[in-house]
Amino acid sequence: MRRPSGPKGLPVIGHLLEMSRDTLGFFERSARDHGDMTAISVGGFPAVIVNHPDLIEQVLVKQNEHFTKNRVFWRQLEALMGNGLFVAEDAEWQRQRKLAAPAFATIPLGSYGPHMVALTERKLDAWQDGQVVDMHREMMALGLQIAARTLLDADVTDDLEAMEQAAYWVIDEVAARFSRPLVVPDWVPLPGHRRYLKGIAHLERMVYRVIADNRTGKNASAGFLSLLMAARDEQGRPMTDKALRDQICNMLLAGYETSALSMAYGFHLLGQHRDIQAEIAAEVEAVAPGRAVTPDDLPHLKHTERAVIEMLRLLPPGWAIGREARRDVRIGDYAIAKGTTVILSPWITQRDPRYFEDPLAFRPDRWAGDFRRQLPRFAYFPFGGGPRICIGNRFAMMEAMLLLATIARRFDVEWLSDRPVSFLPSITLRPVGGIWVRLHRRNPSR
Ligand code: HEM
Repeated sequence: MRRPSGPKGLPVIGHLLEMSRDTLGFFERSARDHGDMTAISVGGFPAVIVNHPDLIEQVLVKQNEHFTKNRVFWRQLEALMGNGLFVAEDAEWQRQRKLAAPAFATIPLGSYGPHMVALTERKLDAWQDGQVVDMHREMMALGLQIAARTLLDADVTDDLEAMEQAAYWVIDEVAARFSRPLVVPDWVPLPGHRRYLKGIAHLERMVYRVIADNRTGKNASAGFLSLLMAARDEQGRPMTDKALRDQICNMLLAGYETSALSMAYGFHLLGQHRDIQAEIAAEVEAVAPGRAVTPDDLPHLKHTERAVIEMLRLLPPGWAIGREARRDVRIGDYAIAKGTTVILSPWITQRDPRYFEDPLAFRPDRWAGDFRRQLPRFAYFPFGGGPRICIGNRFAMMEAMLLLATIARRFDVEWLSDRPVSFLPSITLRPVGGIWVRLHRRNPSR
């Protein structure tokens, strides 16, 4: 057995400074110079970056019981996440996963599709030919409406600005805590903390209102929340209001920004490959001539699907997944000490030339035939893997395909190359300064 090697760091702070200056570059150099496992130190905490599909599989699947989510980081988000599915561990996590799983089964999933398409069509009705927009902002607003409609069965159109504001406050503070080397308790009156708590209070009020409306029958809703309210655990107990609130907040944090980012990045890439957009538009027109796309059409939208898969390869919103070793453990030939933070990065592995020819090129067609089946399982893992694989992965794929198909058939999106995009790797991979595109109406008849 050997200990992983790594770049030389500074005393005490280790690689913190280098990492915070250029996180993605630091990860890329680590993989290039130290191979499949790199030892680093983040502010005195030992960590390893794992960069081989077989070793990633060891962490996420084969030896997953020896790892937890990173405790120091997630404990900081208790006011937001409570003890919901994303952060729960062990038996409590298992109980919650079982309760939530039916809401992501085929039939409920299909019922969310028409909402996704209708809300997208409504957004497109407001877009003008030749208009320049920030696709990141547009997709965040649309994503929030979709999340509210599918999770809560609530129309937030009238409250959209306040909801958006609340969600931005929350997400910004989560991102700030991700990059902050120190844990600062919520009660410290920093401006970001005040906004974060205010944002949570706003979201919480809405969730509790919808729960109360459901309970009193005043406004019985469909959607994810009502399925959770109907669910019973093995002792026949329903979820408490607090547990329901935690679950919705977990789904919102885990699902809304990641989905919106995948679309925004999709149009950043497709906006540079308008021939591929045209192919998608033609495919959609052939499969759903003159009518809205439905979830039943998705198996026939091969170009659309490959574009989404390739978008999530090159610009994965969940650019890194973190774990913490519960005990000393052996991963392949490497010894990992108890307490070590283990970082797995779809950004790095999904750009590895060992698995992807010309890895930096956006080439949806690489996924034709049985390319995916021949890949090692964890060469491509935008939704994680093993027992804690993203519970919303089918939901997210459906949303991305429906939105891409609906948008691409009505608009040809041109990315404005004079407004370059840079990426801020936080809890998600966020674009700095927006993703600016010009919209060209494609088919005046629709
Ligand atoms: C493109 C969109 C999405 C991406 C890239 C994404 C990515 C991920 C990743 C990488 C994980 C694993 C995290 C880990 O192992 O530490 C995860 C977990 C999770 N995701 Fe997603 N996700 C997306 C959309 C969604 C949606 C739409 C929902 C809900 C509606 C959702 C809910 C969750 C939940 C609850 C977990 C935790 C599951 C568990 O621990 O049992 N995600 N997601």
